[in-house]
Amino acid sequence: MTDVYLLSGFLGSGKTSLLVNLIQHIREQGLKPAVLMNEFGAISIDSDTVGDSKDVPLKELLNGCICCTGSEKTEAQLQGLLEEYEVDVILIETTGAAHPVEALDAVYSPLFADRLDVKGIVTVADAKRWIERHTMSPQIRALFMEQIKHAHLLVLNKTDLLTESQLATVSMELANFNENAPIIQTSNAQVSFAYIEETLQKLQHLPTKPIISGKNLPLSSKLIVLEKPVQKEHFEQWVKALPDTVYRMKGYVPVEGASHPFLFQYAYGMVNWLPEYVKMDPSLVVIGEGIKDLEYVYPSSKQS
Ligand SMILES: Nc1nc2c(ncn2[C@@H]2O[C@H](COP(=O)(O)OP(=O)(O)OP(=O)(O)O)[C@@H](O)[C@H]2O)c(=O)[nH]1
Repeated sequence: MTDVYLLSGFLGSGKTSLLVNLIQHIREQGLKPAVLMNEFGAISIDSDTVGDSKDVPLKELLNGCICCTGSEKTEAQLQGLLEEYEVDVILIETTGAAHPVEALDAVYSPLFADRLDVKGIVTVADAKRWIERHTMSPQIRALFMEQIKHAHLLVLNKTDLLTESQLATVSMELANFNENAPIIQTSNAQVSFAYIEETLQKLQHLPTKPIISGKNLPLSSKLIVLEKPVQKEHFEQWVKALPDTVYRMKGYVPVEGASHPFLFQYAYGMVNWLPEYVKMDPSLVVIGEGIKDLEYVYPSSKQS
């Protein structure tokens, strides 16, 4: 299993600074890190920046968009990393404009279920921006807050720009806003990988799929196995009736009359079916909050 850490946080909050620190620490532990990033092509991180001799495998996460094409490509990049390199830890730096759920999307692909061990979302929160969040437009502020809300661990960065009393206030407000995430105060995102590893480990309750099962974590994921073909219309009605807290669904759904399961996508209220030419195992990954008991119930069969 390859460990995966998602680095989230608003534009300019200090994600890259954190990434560079973590790469160095991971190497010092004798482990091989790789990076998936939003904004850059498949280039190696400059070894000067990383502070070591060897380059780190780096792939492009083409966009933070939840649309099918984007996440398909993300899956391909992840697969590429796993196949081309020997990797112990993958750090995914999401774009500052991405919702962390979108980034989780590709990682929770059924393709990687037995290969990736998702450790959690580390969000870098810009302390100064938090104080000034009221100056942001409502939409952008909402994104900034979402990134903080969905964190499993909060790195409260740029503390050097705050007075002590401001820092105390911000820490308290963040702790109230995301009650589950431990907070570490940093300057230049100076936090050790060991700290992050241990802290997230403590939040895990089951040996596999920590986010999926961690009862204190805001986001969870669930795998639904569809044992027999569904009626498309009935299935879509079920999808429409789901609570807003189901953010994302994706997987292979067998449909009555079709020879192979369809690739099924659901995001922000929209569904998308794509025919598959290979017979994939019928399973559906659901990401959301409070979805533990979510099940698809087939219509009761009519008596003849
Ligand atoms: N004063 C101060 N500046 C910081 C701190 N951490 C990072 N910076 C600066 O903030 C800027 C953005 O840092 P990055 O690490 O590139 O942030 P990022 O989140 O990766 O930025 P994007 O990729 O644009 O989203 C850089 O100029 C950093 O030097 C900090 O703790 N204090």
